[in-house]
Amino acid sequence: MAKLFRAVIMGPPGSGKGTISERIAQRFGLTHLSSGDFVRENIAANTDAGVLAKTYIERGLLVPDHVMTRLLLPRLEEMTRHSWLMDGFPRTLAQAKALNSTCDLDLVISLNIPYETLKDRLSDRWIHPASGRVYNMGFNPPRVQGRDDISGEPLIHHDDDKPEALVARLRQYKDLAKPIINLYKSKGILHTFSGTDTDRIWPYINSLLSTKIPSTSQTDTQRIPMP
Ligand SMILES: Nc1nc2c(ncn2[C@H]2C[C@H](O)[C@@H](COP(=O)(O)OP(=O)(O)OP(=O)(O)O)O2)c(=O)[nH]1
Ligand SMILES: Nc1ncnc2c1ncn2[C@@H]1O[C@H](COP(=O)(O)OP(=O)(O)O)[C@@H](O)[C@H]1O
Repeated sequence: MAKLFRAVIMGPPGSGKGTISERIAQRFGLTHLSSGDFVRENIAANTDAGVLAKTYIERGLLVPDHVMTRLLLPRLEEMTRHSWLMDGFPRTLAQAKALNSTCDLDLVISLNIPYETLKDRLSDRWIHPASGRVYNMGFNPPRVQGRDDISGEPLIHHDDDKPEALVARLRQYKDLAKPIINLYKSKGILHTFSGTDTDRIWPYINSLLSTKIPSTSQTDTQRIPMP
């Protein structure tokens, strides 16, 4: 069996983690794991961790570390046969340390995007709450305005994405991410990408991953047969 590949993607709100993760998942056949999706699944299923998590999310707070680790780490331990890319976790140094003791990460992608760009993107972000599908009126608009492409259901705009809330979210991200980034830097697995456009960052991420992910994990269609 090909060696498994484990990666984390980090970045402030709106930096394009979800968008880039989907591209990576499609191109390299990794499973895209999103901590937000795990939390939402647990809330929907009314698990103990979900009930607890909900009380924090409703107040716009991060879910405490012990709840997040209890929710996520067993799921990661089950993924013994899959290569994965985690988006949204770890968010704190304690979470990073807990993740460390569960698995060896191969690579961490950190997105470094200017504040003005984040503000513009998020003020234009629309979400389909049931699936988590994300649209941006300029970048990837829905086919029908205000409606999800697949279900046709209405899209919503998060209060969290308004500029006043964004400043606080960015400050919190910076404070919490700094020690995590330093940890991954010291392990030699951190790769930082800076820029204002996902489409311009993507080729660099694509070529980095092409050198790191064993070719057997990639889909066969990418191998061009010799004439
Ligand atoms: N105009 C523009 N919009 C972009 C670009 N890349 C992504 N977007 C859009 C898609 C979304 O509406 C919004 C934020 O992207 P994502 O939801 O992928 O970001 P991320 O997952 O980091 O945000 P989150 O942590 O969930 O708040 O920006 C870009 O290069 N240009
Ligand atoms: N690693 C984490 N640590 C703490 N809370 C988390 C974590 N991941 C997700 N959450 C909680 O779930 C919510 C939704 O997560 P996510 O989809 O990443 O959304 P957002 O981009 O709005 O932060 C977060 O606002 C937070 O309350």
